[in-house]
Amino acid sequence: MKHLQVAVGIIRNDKKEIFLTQRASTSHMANKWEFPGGKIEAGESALEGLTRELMEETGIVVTEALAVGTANHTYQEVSVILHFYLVEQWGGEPWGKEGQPQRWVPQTHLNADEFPPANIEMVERLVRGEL
Ligand SMILES: Nc1nc2c([nH]c(=O)n2[C@@H]2O[C@H](COP(=O)(O)OP(=O)(O)OP(=O)(O)O)[C@@H](O)[C@H]2O)c(=O)[nH]1
Ligand SMILES: [Mg+2]
Repeated sequence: MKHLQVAVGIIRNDKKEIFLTQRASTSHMANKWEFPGGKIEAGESALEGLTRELMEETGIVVTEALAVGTANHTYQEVSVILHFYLVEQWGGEPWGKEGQPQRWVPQTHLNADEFPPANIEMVERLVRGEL
């Protein structure tokens, strides 16, 4: 069983919309919608991993990020610890830089069923307006 530490960015604009991307049809959790992010590499802090992944996947430069919690989940093939960051300050404009479909969704309209199971609790917190 592989254990992954994953940094994910909840990118939120001033209209309280959140930037989502869709996972590739060939990837783990294929076609699910996600918060952009990825595996934290050896020697990197979670925040450094977040900053690198958001540049790679969305083209933004993170200038401020607030740690808002973690989630542990064991899938059949891999176990993950997600490190969630709320990102409200950045440079540039996020886009699906790796060719992923993207959309902005009002925070209160997020649908937990569209996300990997590890995200359910965080999505519900966002929908309830706790963040
Ligand atoms: N990015 C991201 N990954 C998530 C989320 N929820 C969740 O369970 N994961 C899981 O976290 C794991 C690692 O994320 P990832 O696939 O984005 O990692 P990565 O960008 O480094 O992938 P790569 O190997 O293609 O470079 C995957 O098993 C993925 O299914 C989420 O909201 N965002
Ligand atoms: Mg990724």
